[in-house]
Amino acid sequence: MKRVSGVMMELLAMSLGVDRLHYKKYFEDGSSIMRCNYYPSCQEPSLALGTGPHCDPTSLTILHQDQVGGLQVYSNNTWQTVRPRHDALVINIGETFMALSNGKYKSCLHRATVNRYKERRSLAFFVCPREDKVVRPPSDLLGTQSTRMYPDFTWSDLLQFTQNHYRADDATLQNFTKWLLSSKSLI
Ligand SMILES: O=C(O)CCC(=O)C(=O)O
Ligand SMILES: [Fe+2]
Repeated sequence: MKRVSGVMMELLAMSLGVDRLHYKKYFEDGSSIMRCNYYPSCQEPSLALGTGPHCDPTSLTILHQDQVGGLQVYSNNTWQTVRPRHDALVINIGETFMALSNGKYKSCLHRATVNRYKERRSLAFFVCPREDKVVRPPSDLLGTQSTRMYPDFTWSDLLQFTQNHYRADDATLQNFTKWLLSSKSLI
């Protein structure tokens, strides 16, 4: 997983026109998280969700879902099903990478439905920086863009916000920025 995320970081850097190894090196000492999701079958799938709509606060999510299916992304004003493929991984941009790219890459709202007859499993690898690392876009990216979209923060600040105060959605970074600035002004 670490190797896959390293390759993804190189591709993302190249697509943004920054030093190819910048993000790969940034995440080298990261504290990534692996989570196994288990969704029992549900007699009334239209009345329940396995995981409600959210954006991942982490940087990248590398997800493998079994053949039951249930992952959906919100795109073009509708929930679209991500067809399971045993030979493919789903790669999702999270809030932290959105900040690291100064908003050029967007995190994506997604959810998981439940199945009437079958239980479902998915395996998610969340790529995260070291907790005390400052989340800031690379200077060669800022050189081409005049304004910073988000203030500097640490992954542990965002983790604390999304675990204790706010369920990550498509307005997380705006609300997190307000929370961060108001909590700093109290110190
Ligand atoms: O089970 C899935 O397909 C999605 C899980 C998910 O979104 C998550 O663990 O953050
Ligand atoms: Fe997620």
